[in-house]
Amino acid sequence: MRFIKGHGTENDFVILPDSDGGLELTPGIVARLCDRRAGIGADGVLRVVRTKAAGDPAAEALAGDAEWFLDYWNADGGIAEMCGNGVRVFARYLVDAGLAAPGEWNLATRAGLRRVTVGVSGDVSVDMGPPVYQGAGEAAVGGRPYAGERVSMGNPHLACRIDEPVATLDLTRAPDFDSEAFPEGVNVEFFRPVGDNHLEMRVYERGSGETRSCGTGTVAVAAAAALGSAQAGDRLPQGEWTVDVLGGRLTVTFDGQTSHLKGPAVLVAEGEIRRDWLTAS
Ligand SMILES: N[C@@H](CCC[C@H](N)C(=O)O)C(=O)O
Repeated sequence: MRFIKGHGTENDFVILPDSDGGLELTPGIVARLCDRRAGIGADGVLRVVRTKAAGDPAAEALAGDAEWFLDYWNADGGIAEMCGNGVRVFARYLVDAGLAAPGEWNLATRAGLRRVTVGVSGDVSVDMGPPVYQGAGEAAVGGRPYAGERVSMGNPHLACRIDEPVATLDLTRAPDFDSEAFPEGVNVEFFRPVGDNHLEMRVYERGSGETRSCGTGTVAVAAAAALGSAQAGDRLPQGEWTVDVLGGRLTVTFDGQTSHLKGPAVLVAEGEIRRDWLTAS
Protein backbone atom coordinates (compact mmCIF):
# COMPACT_ATOMS: atom_id res chain seq x y z
CA MET A 1 0.00 0.00 0.00
CA ARG A 2 1.48 3.34 -1.04
CA PHE A 3 1.37 6.29 1.33
CA ILE A 4 2.31 9.93 1.41
CA LYS A 5 2.95 11.86 4.60
CA GLY A 6 1.86 15.49 4.73
CA HIS A 7 0.90 18.24 7.13
CA GLY A 8 -0.84 21.60 7.37
CA THR A 9 0.63 23.74 10.18
CA GLU A 10 1.85 20.45 11.71
CA ASN A 11 -1.58 18.83 11.75
CA ASP A 12 -0.21 15.70 10.10
CA PHE A 13 -1.76 13.03 7.95
CA VAL A 14 -1.07 9.72 6.28
CA ILE A 15 -2.46 10.03 2.75
CA LEU A 16 -3.61 6.77 1.14
CA PRO A 17 -4.17 6.93 -2.64
CA ASP A 18 -7.15 4.72 -3.50
CA SER A 19 -8.52 6.22 -6.73
CA ASP A 20 -10.90 3.40 -7.57
CA GLY A 21 -11.91 2.48 -4.05
CA GLY A 22 -10.34 -0.95 -3.58
CA LEU A 23 -8.88 -0.28 -0.15
CA GLU A 24 -10.58 -1.93 2.84
CA LEU A 25 -9.73 0.57 5.55
CA THR A 26 -10.72 -0.39 9.10
CA PRO A 27 -10.54 1.54 12.39
CA GLY A 28 -7.81 -0.87 13.51
CA ILE A 29 -5.62 -0.26 10.45
CA VAL A 30 -6.07 3.52 10.75
CA ALA A 31 -5.13 3.48 14.45
CA ARG A 32 -2.02 1.39 13.69
CA LEU A 33 -0.94 3.68 10.84
CA CYS A 34 -1.36 6.75 13.07
CA ASP A 35 0.57 5.22 15.98
CA ARG A 36 3.63 7.47 16.45
CA ARG A 37 5.84 4.69 17.80
CA ALA A 38 4.69 1.47 16.13
CA GLY A 39 3.27 2.95 12.93
CA ILE A 40 3.92 5.90 10.61
CA GLY A 41 2.41 8.42 13.01
CA ALA A 42 -0.26 11.03 12.24
CA ASP A 43 -3.26 12.90 13.59
CA GLY A 44 -5.43 11.26 10.92
CA VAL A 45 -5.69 9.43 7.62
CA LEU A 46 -6.85 10.93 4.32
CA ARG A 47 -8.06 8.27 1.89
CA VAL A 48 -8.02 9.72 -1.63
CA VAL A 49 -10.84 8.12 -3.57
CA ARG A 50 -12.91 9.12 -6.60
CA THR A 51 -16.29 10.31 -5.33
CA LYS A 52 -18.16 7.85 -7.54
CA ALA A 53 -16.16 4.99 -5.94
CA ALA A 54 -16.34 6.23 -2.34
CA GLY A 55 -18.48 3.31 -1.21
CA ASP A 56 -20.80 5.68 0.64
CA PRO A 57 -24.13 6.62 -1.00
CA ALA A 58 -24.18 10.11 0.56
CA ALA A 59 -20.72 10.82 -0.84
CA GLU A 60 -21.47 9.26 -4.22
CA ALA A 61 -24.45 11.62 -4.59
CA LEU A 62 -21.86 14.44 -4.85
CA ALA A 63 -20.01 12.79 -7.75
CA GLY A 64 -21.47 15.20 -10.33
CA ASP A 65 -19.96 18.18 -8.47
CA ALA A 66 -16.64 16.85 -7.21
CA GLU A 67 -14.33 14.25 -8.71
CA TRP A 68 -12.57 13.45 -5.42
CA PHE A 69 -13.88 12.51 -1.97
CA LEU A 70 -11.99 13.20 1.25
CA ASP A 71 -12.45 10.06 3.34
CA TYR A 72 -11.15 11.41 6.66
CA TRP A 73 -10.34 9.21 9.68
CA ASN A 74 -9.13 10.36 13.11
CA ALA A 75 -6.05 8.74 14.69
CA ASP A 76 -8.22 6.56 16.94
CA GLY A 77 -9.91 5.01 13.88
CA GLY A 78 -13.10 7.09 14.15
CA ILE A 79 -14.54 8.89 11.16
CA ALA A 80 -15.12 12.66 11.07
CA GLU A 81 -17.27 14.81 8.82
CA MET A 82 -14.64 17.39 7.94
CA CYS A 83 -11.02 18.34 8.37
CA GLY A 84 -9.96 21.84 7.34
CA ASN A 85 -6.22 21.15 7.25
CA GLY A 86 -6.87 17.73 5.75
CA VAL A 87 -8.83 19.25 2.85
CA ARG A 88 -5.95 21.58 2.09
CA VAL A 89 -3.28 18.84 2.25
CA PHE A 90 -5.54 16.56 0.18
CA ALA A 91 -5.82 19.25 -2.51
CA ARG A 92 -2.05 19.80 -2.51
CA TYR A 93 -1.57 16.03 -2.99
CA LEU A 94 -4.04 15.89 -5.92
CA VAL A 95 -2.20 18.67 -7.74
CA ASP A 96 1.24 17.29 -6.92
CA ALA A 97 0.23 13.82 -8.18
CA GLY A 98 -1.24 15.25 -11.40
CA LEU A 99 -4.73 14.07 -10.42
CA ALA A 100 -6.12 17.61 -10.50
CA ALA A 101 -5.04 20.83 -12.18
CA PRO A 102 -4.05 23.90 -10.17
CA GLY A 103 -7.01 26.24 -9.88
CA GLU A 104 -10.34 26.25 -8.11
CA TRP A 105 -12.54 23.19 -7.78
CA ASN A 106 -14.81 21.28 -5.41
CA LEU A 107 -13.91 18.42 -3.12
CA ALA A 108 -16.55 16.17 -1.61
CA THR A 109 -16.51 15.58 2.16
CA ARG A 110 -18.95 13.99 4.60
CA ALA A 111 -20.01 17.56 5.44
CA GLY A 112 -20.75 18.33 1.76
CA LEU A 113 -18.82 20.13 -0.96
CA ARG A 114 -15.82 22.32 -0.14
CA ARG A 115 -14.26 24.57 -2.80
CA VAL A 116 -10.47 24.75 -2.75
CA THR A 117 -8.09 27.19 -4.42
CA VAL A 118 -4.70 25.64 -5.03
CA GLY A 119 -1.69 26.77 -7.07
CA VAL A 120 1.27 24.76 -8.34
CA SER A 121 2.93 25.43 -4.98
CA GLY A 122 2.36 27.46 -1.84
CA ASP A 123 -0.61 27.99 0.41
CA VAL A 124 -3.96 26.32 -0.15
CA SER A 125 -7.22 28.02 0.64
CA VAL A 126 -10.65 26.47 1.13
CA ASP A 127 -14.19 27.76 1.40
CA MET A 128 -15.18 26.20 4.72
CA GLY A 129 -18.83 27.23 4.57
CA PRO A 130 -20.60 29.39 7.15
CA PRO A 131 -19.91 28.69 10.83
CA VAL A 132 -23.10 27.56 12.53
CA TYR A 133 -23.51 29.03 16.00
CA GLN A 134 -25.21 26.61 18.36
CA GLY A 135 -25.26 28.47 21.66
CA ALA A 136 -23.27 28.29 24.86
CA GLY A 137 -21.45 25.24 26.15
CA GLU A 138 -18.88 24.32 28.75
CA ALA A 139 -15.78 22.16 29.09
CA ALA A 140 -13.57 21.45 32.09
CA VAL A 141 -9.82 20.95 32.29
CA GLY A 142 -8.48 19.46 35.52
CA GLY A 143 -11.83 20.21 37.15
CA ARG A 144 -11.79 23.90 36.15
CA PRO A 145 -14.78 24.92 34.02
CA TYR A 146 -14.42 26.97 30.82
CA ALA A 147 -17.38 28.59 29.10
CA GLY A 148 -17.46 28.38 25.33
CA GLU A 149 -19.44 28.82 22.15
CA ARG A 150 -20.67 25.74 20.33
CA VAL A 151 -19.90 26.07 16.63
CA SER A 152 -20.47 23.55 13.88
CA MET A 153 -18.09 23.60 10.93
CA GLY A 154 -19.64 20.41 9.62
CA ASN A 155 -17.96 18.80 12.63
CA PRO A 156 -18.59 19.81 16.25
CA HIS A 157 -16.55 22.42 18.13
CA LEU A 158 -16.60 24.13 21.48
CA ALA A 159 -14.53 27.33 21.30
CA CYS A 160 -13.61 28.63 24.76
CA ARG A 161 -12.15 32.08 25.20
CA ILE A 162 -9.62 32.28 28.02
CA ASP A 163 -7.70 35.15 29.60
CA GLU A 164 -4.38 33.46 30.31
CA PRO A 165 -1.81 32.47 27.64
CA VAL A 166 -2.86 29.20 26.01
CA ALA A 167 0.61 27.80 26.82
CA THR A 168 -0.41 27.58 30.48
CA LEU A 169 -3.13 24.95 29.84
CA ASP A 170 -2.49 21.33 30.65
CA LEU A 171 -4.05 19.41 27.74
CA THR A 172 -2.36 16.10 28.44
CA ARG A 173 -5.82 14.73 29.25
CA ALA A 174 -9.08 15.15 27.40
CA PRO A 175 -11.24 18.06 28.58
CA ASP A 176 -14.53 16.96 30.15
CA PHE A 177 -17.66 18.01 28.31
CA ASP A 178 -21.41 17.48 28.48
CA SER A 179 -22.07 14.34 26.45
CA GLU A 180 -25.77 15.26 26.14
CA ALA A 181 -24.79 18.48 24.37
CA PHE A 182 -22.22 16.64 22.25
CA PRO A 183 -23.49 13.08 21.71
CA GLU A 184 -20.95 12.55 18.90
CA GLY A 185 -18.06 14.02 20.91
CA VAL A 186 -16.49 17.41 20.32
CA ASN A 187 -13.28 19.19 19.39
CA VAL A 188 -12.46 21.62 22.20
CA GLU A 189 -10.54 24.82 21.44
CA PHE A 190 -9.10 27.37 23.86
CA PHE A 191 -8.29 30.79 22.44
CA ARG A 192 -7.04 34.16 23.61
CA PRO A 193 -6.99 37.45 21.71
CA VAL A 194 -3.38 38.65 21.30
CA GLY A 195 -4.01 41.66 19.02
CA ASP A 196 -6.53 43.15 16.62
CA ASN A 197 -8.34 40.24 14.93
CA HIS A 198 -5.42 38.09 16.09
CA LEU A 199 -5.85 34.99 18.27
CA GLU A 200 -3.73 32.26 19.75
CA MET A 201 -5.32 28.82 20.07
CA ARG A 202 -4.77 25.31 21.34
CA VAL A 203 -7.05 22.40 20.57
CA TYR A 204 -7.91 18.99 21.94
CA GLU A 205 -9.34 17.09 18.98
CA ARG A 206 -12.00 14.43 19.13
CA GLY A 207 -10.32 11.17 18.19
CA SER A 208 -6.78 12.53 18.02
CA GLY A 209 -5.94 14.26 21.33
CA GLU A 210 -4.06 17.53 21.41
CA THR A 211 -2.89 18.40 17.91
CA ARG A 212 -0.65 21.23 16.74
CA SER A 213 -3.37 22.70 14.55
CA CYS A 214 -6.97 22.19 13.52
CA GLY A 215 -8.41 23.99 10.48
CA THR A 216 -12.07 23.64 11.37
CA GLY A 217 -11.16 24.62 14.96
CA THR A 218 -9.38 27.72 13.72
CA VAL A 219 -12.50 28.90 11.92
CA ALA A 220 -14.61 28.01 14.96
CA VAL A 221 -12.51 30.18 17.30
CA ALA A 222 -12.44 33.09 14.85
CA ALA A 223 -16.22 32.75 14.55
CA ALA A 224 -16.59 32.72 18.34
CA ALA A 225 -14.28 35.74 18.68
CA ALA A 226 -16.22 37.57 15.96
CA LEU A 227 -19.56 36.80 17.55
CA GLY A 228 -19.70 40.18 19.28
CA SER A 229 -19.36 41.93 15.93
CA ALA A 230 -22.07 39.87 14.20
CA GLN A 231 -25.54 41.35 14.42
CA ALA A 232 -28.14 39.40 16.31
CA GLY A 233 -30.11 36.98 14.19
CA ASP A 234 -28.88 35.50 10.98
CA ARG A 235 -25.93 37.78 10.12
CA LEU A 236 -22.53 36.14 9.82
CA PRO A 237 -19.23 37.85 10.63
CA GLN A 238 -17.05 39.78 8.21
CA GLY A 239 -13.30 40.39 8.35
CA GLU A 240 -9.95 38.66 8.42
CA TRP A 241 -8.51 36.88 11.44
CA THR A 242 -5.00 35.59 12.10
CA VAL A 243 -4.90 32.48 14.27
CA ASP A 244 -1.61 31.26 15.77
CA VAL A 245 -1.54 27.56 16.54
CA LEU A 246 1.31 25.48 17.95
CA GLY A 247 2.30 24.46 14.43
CA GLY A 248 2.19 27.84 12.70
CA ARG A 249 -0.29 30.45 11.52
CA LEU A 250 -3.59 30.27 9.62
CA THR A 251 -5.76 32.99 8.16
CA VAL A 252 -9.55 32.93 8.42
CA THR A 253 -11.68 35.31 6.36
CA PHE A 254 -15.41 35.89 6.80
CA ASP A 255 -17.36 37.71 4.11
CA GLY A 256 -20.79 37.74 5.72
CA GLN A 257 -21.84 34.57 3.90
CA THR A 258 -19.09 32.00 4.27
CA SER A 259 -15.60 31.47 5.72
CA HIS A 260 -12.26 30.85 4.05
CA LEU A 261 -9.25 29.16 5.59
CA LYS A 262 -5.78 29.71 4.15
CA GLY A 263 -2.38 28.32 5.09
CA PRO A 264 0.46 25.97 4.24
CA ALA A 265 -0.09 22.41 3.01
CA VAL A 266 3.12 20.41 2.78
CA LEU A 267 3.95 16.96 1.40
CA VAL A 268 6.85 15.46 3.33
CA ALA A 269 7.56 11.89 2.24
CA GLU A 270 6.18 8.91 0.41
CA GLY A 271 6.72 5.19 0.54
CA GLU A 272 5.24 1.72 0.78
CA ILE A 273 3.53 0.20 3.79
CA ARG A 274 4.77 -3.35 4.24
CA ARG A 275 2.11 -5.98 3.64
CA ASP A 276 3.46 -8.24 6.41
CA TRP A 277 3.16 -5.37 8.93
CA LEU A 278 -0.32 -4.49 7.70
CA THR A 279 -1.66 -8.03 7.96
CA ALA A 280 0.03 -8.84 11.31
CA SER A 281 -2.45 -8.65 14.19
N1 LIG B 1 -7.73 18.50 12.32
C1 LIG B 1 -8.91 18.66 11.57
C2 LIG B 1 -10.18 18.15 12.19
C3 LIG B 1 -10.19 16.62 12.19
C4 LIG B 1 -11.50 16.02 12.65
C5 LIG B 1 -11.77 16.22 14.10
N2 LIG B 1 -10.79 15.59 14.97
C6 LIG B 1 -13.18 15.67 14.41
O1 LIG B 1 -13.30 14.54 14.91
O2 LIG B 1 -14.15 16.37 14.12
C7 LIG B 1 -9.04 20.04 10.96
O3 LIG B 1 -8.01 20.54 10.50
O4 LIG B 1 -10.14 20.56 10.83
